[in-house]
Amino acid sequence: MTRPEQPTLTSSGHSHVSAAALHSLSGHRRPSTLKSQDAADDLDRELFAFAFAFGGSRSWDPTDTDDPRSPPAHLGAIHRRRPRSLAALSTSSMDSDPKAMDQTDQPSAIAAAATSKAAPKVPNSLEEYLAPYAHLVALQTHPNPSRSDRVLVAAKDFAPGEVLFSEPALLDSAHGIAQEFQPVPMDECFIAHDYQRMLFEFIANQVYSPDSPNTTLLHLATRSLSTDGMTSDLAAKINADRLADYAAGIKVFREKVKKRLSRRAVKMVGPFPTQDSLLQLLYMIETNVHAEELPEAHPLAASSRRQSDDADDEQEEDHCALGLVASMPDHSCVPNAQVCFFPRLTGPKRYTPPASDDEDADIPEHTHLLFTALRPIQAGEPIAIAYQENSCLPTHSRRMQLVRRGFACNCPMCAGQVPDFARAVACVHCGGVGVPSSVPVSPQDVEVVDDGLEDEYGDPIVDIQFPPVSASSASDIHCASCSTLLATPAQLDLAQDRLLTDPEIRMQALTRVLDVFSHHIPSPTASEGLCARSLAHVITSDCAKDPELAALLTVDGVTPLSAAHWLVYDAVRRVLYFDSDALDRDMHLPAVMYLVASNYATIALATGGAPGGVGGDEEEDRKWTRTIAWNGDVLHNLKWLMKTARARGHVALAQWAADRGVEASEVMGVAGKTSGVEDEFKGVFSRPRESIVFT
Ligand SMILES: C[S@@+](CC[C@H](N)C(=O)[O-])C[C@H]1O[C@@H](n2cnc3c(N)ncnc32)[C@H](O)[C@@H]1O
Repeated sequence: MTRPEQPTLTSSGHSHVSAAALHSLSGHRRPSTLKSQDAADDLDRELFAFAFAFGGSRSWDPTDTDDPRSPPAHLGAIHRRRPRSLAALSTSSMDSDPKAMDQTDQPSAIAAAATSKAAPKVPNSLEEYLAPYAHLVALQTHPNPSRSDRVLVAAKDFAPGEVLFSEPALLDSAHGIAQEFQPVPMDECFIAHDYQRMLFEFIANQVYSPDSPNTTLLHLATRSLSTDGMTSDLAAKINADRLADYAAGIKVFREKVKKRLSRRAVKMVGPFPTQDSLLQLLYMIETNVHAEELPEAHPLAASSRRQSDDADDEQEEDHCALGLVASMPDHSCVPNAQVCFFPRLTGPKRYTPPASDDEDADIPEHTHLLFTALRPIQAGEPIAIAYQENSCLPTHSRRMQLVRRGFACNCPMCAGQVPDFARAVACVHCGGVGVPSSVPVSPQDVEVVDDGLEDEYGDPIVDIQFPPVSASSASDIHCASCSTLLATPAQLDLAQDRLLTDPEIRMQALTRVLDVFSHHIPSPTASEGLCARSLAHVITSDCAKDPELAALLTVDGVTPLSAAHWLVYDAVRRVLYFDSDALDRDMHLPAVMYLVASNYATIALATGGAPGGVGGDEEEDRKWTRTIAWNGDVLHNLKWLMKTARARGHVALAQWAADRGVEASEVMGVAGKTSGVEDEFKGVFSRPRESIVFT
């Protein structure tokens, strides 16, 4: 769950979280309606049947396939919290060994069954846990001397689309036991429901199954994982109110859970976690968890929708999962990897307790966190994903979002090692661009100002400030093609600031953007001819053709591409999101295509891709499509578009989105296939097109 500031379209109105995003902000959600949930005090009978069957004093060897409590054979290696490293230690089966990952067809390798009966050795240290992954990835101290934390690097070369590694989740809000937990209402305990489920899963393991491999691994995770997204000096300053809410919330949560559990006649054989250890666990979850939106058909989505009727959407849940290796990649604004959940969470799968000890339990499938390469990665290179899809945001906004996660980003783009395309400026003379480097910001440069203002809940509103880039040694920006001086750093700061913050410009842009998309962009019938790279022209050419919009996007002769794009993107999003009838108007197709593609096309434009005309050069098109496809939000927007267009009877538009979806997920390689996204697009329309029937 991240609640990204960069909005993407969803049918639910809920900010989308790509699977690649971390969950760090989701805990801070206030219900607007307070409600009592006495009924929630009772845990389902099934939960206890489950906890008893898989924990307590009864020994259970998860690899013993004769044990009725073991996972059904078809789930194979994907079973409850037994990491792949264990499978590798206990069996020579290639299918269950991460070493086999780069030699086999990934999906089948992941899904294949492990049948070894050898007793697993439970890793007791991070080194032991990482050993089976050693030929793929390695954990090192950070090469940047200003950082005291660790970084995950590639142990070999990887090609785009190749699986880097796959790890079964240690904690998963969709595990049976977590799903069955009835969260404490947020007005009593201010901790997001999905986080509460994970905390509960940890507690259930500890108290019912203290000696199990799962519990050992969970303790290893709590010893090994960082909490600094919440506890670093910077995070503590910025998240002061959330830290206070969490401290109070964890106390209530612990008391409630303890009371609920002790009311039952099931013996707790392990110690109940202390308040401090649960608080640390919550910080650890928030710093490291991965999340995706729950599929609509999933029971948790349905229950959170029901709750959100009264609570103004504040309690919507995500599917959250936590791994150990999966917690190690850095964030980068120019990521070289992405993560997805595998297998895809489909609803409505729910744990059904076995009627007797002789029957197999129906255990929900085990989520793996599957990492794939987006670009060629060389051995020794740090593996970095985008904690949030922010690459297209102007430098200042991008940094601000990451500071809210507790760190000042020093990825290659933020540290000035590669050009910062978010500071690109359009050249009015030759149509080219100028792209400067960015200037690094250290945590000490970040000022947190408390003006005494409070939000509607009485929480302080803190203002985060960086020194402007122009105050540093940033150099002037020249056009890469004709060398014209385009802007000084101070002029660029000013222009970006105006475009991003002036409400009047926003309002004017909304009207003009509608006009531009209705008149200047090729009509829907020309959709076949539109390709990703043609959309890069939107700002530098199409928007510029409208004198009023061009004037709006230019401040004192400077057109900052990223901020201009953001203004247009935001206007389009508002029109489509709040006025779905816009889909019925002429502007719909180009506008949506712009929405889907433009930010990524802008990236490519600024990083060296030279957009040609419309279509024509297949090689060039592929390159651009690839650039665009390497982003989870694109798939998300396409899915939204496909469904909405289909519901409204726009066959061609829905088909366009479905085709782009298949294309994009193919480009994303294994991740697209294993996450099921590709099937989702393919499954909606059966070819040939003429036979499409809308229901
Ligand atoms: C999910 S953890 C990553 C693993 C962490 N490096 C460790 O040693 O456990 C997230 C933390 O790593 C650090 N981090 C990740 N990406 C970073 C970046 N681009 N710049 C600075 N710090 C980063 C921050 O401290 C952040 O809170």
